[in-house]
Amino acid sequence: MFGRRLLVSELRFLCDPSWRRFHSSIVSFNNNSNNIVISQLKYSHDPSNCILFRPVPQTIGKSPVHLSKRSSSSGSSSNSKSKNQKQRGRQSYRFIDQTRVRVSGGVGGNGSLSMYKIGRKHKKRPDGGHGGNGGSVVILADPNEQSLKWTQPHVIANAGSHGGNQEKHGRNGKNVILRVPCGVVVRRVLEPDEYWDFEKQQAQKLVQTYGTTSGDTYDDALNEELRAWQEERDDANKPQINDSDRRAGGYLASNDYDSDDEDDDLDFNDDNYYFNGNDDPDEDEYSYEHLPQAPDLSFTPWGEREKVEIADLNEPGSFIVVARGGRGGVGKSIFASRHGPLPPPHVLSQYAKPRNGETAMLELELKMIADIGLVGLPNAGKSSLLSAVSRASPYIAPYPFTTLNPLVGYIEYQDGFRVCAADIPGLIAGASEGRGRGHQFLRHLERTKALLYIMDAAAMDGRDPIEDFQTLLNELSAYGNGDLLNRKCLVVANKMDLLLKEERKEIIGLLQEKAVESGILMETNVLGISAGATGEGLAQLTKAIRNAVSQNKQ
Ligand SMILES: Nc1nc2c(ncn2[C@@H]2O[C@H](COP(=O)(O)OP(=O)(O)OP(=O)(O)O)[C@@H](O)[C@H]2O)c(=O)[nH]1
Ligand SMILES: [Mg+2]
Repeated sequence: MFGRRLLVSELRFLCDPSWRRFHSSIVSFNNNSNNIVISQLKYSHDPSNCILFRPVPQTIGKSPVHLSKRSSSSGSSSNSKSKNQKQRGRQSYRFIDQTRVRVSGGVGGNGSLSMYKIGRKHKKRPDGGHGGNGGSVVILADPNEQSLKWTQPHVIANAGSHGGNQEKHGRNGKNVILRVPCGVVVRRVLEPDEYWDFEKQQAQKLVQTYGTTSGDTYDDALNEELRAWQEERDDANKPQINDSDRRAGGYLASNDYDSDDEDDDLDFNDDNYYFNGNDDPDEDEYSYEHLPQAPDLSFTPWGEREKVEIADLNEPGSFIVVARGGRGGVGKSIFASRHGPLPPPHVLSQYAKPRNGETAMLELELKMIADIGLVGLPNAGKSSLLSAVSRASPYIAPYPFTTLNPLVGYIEYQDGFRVCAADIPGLIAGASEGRGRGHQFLRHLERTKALLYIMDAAAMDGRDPIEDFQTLLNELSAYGNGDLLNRKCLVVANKMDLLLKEERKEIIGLLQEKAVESGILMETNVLGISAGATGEGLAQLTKAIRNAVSQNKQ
């Protein structure tokens, strides 16, 4: 197209109503013919009357049409780029559809061990508040998000604050909400010593199942200790509390076992008051042989670890709590209304300790949720089509692999009906085996309801459109279980404006034959369109897209 006289059809192409598409066309044009500066472009609905640009000999002040990085080399300043254009630039926009992140809930706050001294007597009343709970990490599906973008590899929620005296409870830590696009699959990567409990829907430590004392959870050990202490206490001379004492706060008038008081009834420094966890005489003889062998806890690379799918966030607003915050420590005031003595100091301090938040390693994969996916070889005109039928503004240029990341746009109908269309980067032969990042692109087609095969009928890159169609069918059938071929589809021949009437008929006929032969579920016959130039056939195509999608929506 460049370095020679422009054909009428190409000029029409320049006069496309979409301002953004102007941009790419003009940039290419400028590259090859520096002596022409396009200063004014007018759009005419009448294709025969659309050669309305004029060269300007001199430009003063701002250059007239300079829109992209490539045109800046021919004189434009980078300041003239709008923010929107910068975002569209391939360098600045990072699309991430697969990522790993470690998440941790916040640690709880300490429980307070404060004692309130009553008057001048040696009486005290526990008044320590509880520590606040740590914040949790939540993953939320947000339709406004496009990509999985993280600022940090380890996301940690806020810690809870500590409890204080006078029963002041600590504040809970703030939750961290990670916003992700709809259609994200969350997988939990298990540690080598973990397994997934499907009943409880949480990861469990393998060592717990071996019944070893080291495998007991913190809570179990603590409860055991407290239970032992309560038994001891019940056996000892239980302090008698009369009704008036109870009304006064229960513990208030009863004995105080603070270690400062020498005349306490119970002496917790006495060994009898400590729980001896190993008091079962038969324990040494107990055999662990019937239990499975302990797992190999040596380092396993992330990629080889077991992964469990824990959520599929495909609805806007759906969320999952991936790491719960740790519980805050228990303040001493909890014992204020209890009758009888306080638990021994070591039990109290254990209670006051907060728990750590959960930690999980996650793998997130974005599978776009679009109603229809545009599939084609590079330069077929997928982005041009998306930009012509929706408000999306993909990068369009006459070289292969212009689009490197999938992009969605909404086709809006007059009655408010919307179809979400995804522009998938160009596929090449061998894509189903991962060639040209084929796996990553085909993944985004998995959830589409219908497919739109688009071929470059004008063979601008020297490829045969029928062969292109065959390549697409081969790759889609070879991907996964071949399910992609079993959904509703449309077959479209693009760039019709560059063909003569007879050529158009011939190519559409051949594509139709191929489509029927392959047995794909076509919504209508093969359609000829001109997405990037005259816009012919687009009205018919959008109707067909609606039909194909709405049939699959029930
Ligand atoms: N003449 C003509 N050119 C078109 C038409 N549609 C697209 N083009 C041109 O074809 C070239 C490639 O268009 P794109 O929309 O970027 O193609 P693509 O399929 O998105 O390409 P990749 O992103 O590389 O896979 C651009 O230069 C477009 O201007 C059309 O209907 N007629
Ligand atoms: Mg493209």
